[in-house]
Amino acid sequence: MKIAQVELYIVQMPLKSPFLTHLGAVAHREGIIVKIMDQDGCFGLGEGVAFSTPWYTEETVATSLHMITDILIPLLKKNPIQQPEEAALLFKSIRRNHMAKAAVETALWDLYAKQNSSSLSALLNGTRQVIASGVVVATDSAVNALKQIEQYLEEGYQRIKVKINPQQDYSFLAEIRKVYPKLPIMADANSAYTLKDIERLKALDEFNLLMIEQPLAHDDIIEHAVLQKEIRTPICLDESIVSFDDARKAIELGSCQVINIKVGRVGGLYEAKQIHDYCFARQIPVWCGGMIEFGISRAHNIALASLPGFTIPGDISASNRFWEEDIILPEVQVKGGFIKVPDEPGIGFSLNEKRLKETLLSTRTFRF
Ligand SMILES: O=C(O)CCC(=O)c1ccccc1C(=O)O
Ligand SMILES: [Mg+2]
Repeated sequence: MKIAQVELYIVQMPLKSPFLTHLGAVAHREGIIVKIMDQDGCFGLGEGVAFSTPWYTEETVATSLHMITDILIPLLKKNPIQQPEEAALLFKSIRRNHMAKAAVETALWDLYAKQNSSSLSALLNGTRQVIASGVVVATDSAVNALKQIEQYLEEGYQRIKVKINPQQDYSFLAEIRKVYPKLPIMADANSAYTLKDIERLKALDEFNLLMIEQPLAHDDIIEHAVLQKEIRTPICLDESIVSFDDARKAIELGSCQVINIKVGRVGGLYEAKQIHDYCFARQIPVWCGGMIEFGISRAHNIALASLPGFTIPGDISASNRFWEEDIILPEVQVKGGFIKVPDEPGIGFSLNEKRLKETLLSTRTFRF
């Protein structure tokens, strides 16, 4: 792929309103934009989705920068690659640090697609021209949740996800169901429960949720299998699935009936596609998760979600869900509940240089 130069842009942007979960609030988003250029000036873009602190996974912006700068870029310098798959395999010699790996690997996919005049969706064997869009309501009261849901439904979103925890579950969901008896709703617990809460969780079956996401520990697949036998609501795993092997084992154990695939969490598009292909062959539905991300990661998610196994609307919302102005052009738009999959080369979005400048904290350049 003849890499000539890698540039990193560390950016920061305020959210339109804080994103609240039982693990804390996200009010500002820091991120890493990766630009990988070849000798002809063609370039690919990726985004590091680790947060500033390790509340969702162990990675942070600082650990990602260390990994990219001191480990992954030197590996790529030493081992020239012909295809992005080779980078994914090369990075397996390094343990974990999936979001750092994905930031670089996804930029290589975009570059490779552009070098071959293919859209990223086509390169991944995507089959959809549009993808169904869902949105997350992350707030601390039913009143606020209902206000947001009303607005998002007006904007066309097809499915709503709410955040739950033992302080905000049964009566919270009952109030929402009272207003929207038929709405496709899923609930994400981000590991707020233990098996001691089994009766609490059983009680949620009456709300006919599409699924409950990650009710138990972030690293568990054993107790989720126990819980799934006790509740009717399908369990979806997010945090627990950080690799293809995790997905395979969770499905074999009966720990979940659905998987939320996040490119960053699993280390890149290669691994994400492996999980998709395995689930698709077994008719296990998957959907694409979100990371309160900027437009570059959103663009990679759109390409991934164009694969045929992504049968449930994901957490891929419009740029204006979180941002006054995104760092890509055009911005991601939801029309009639769908997002168009671009057919231009690569991710099909370009950097909004003006917005990048406004949000830039620092840059780093590496010549090959
Ligand atoms: O809309 C989004 O970007 C995703 C929202 C979301 O639920 C989330 C956001 C940040 C970290 C973890 C999660 C999650 O899916 O658990
Ligand atoms: Mg989740």
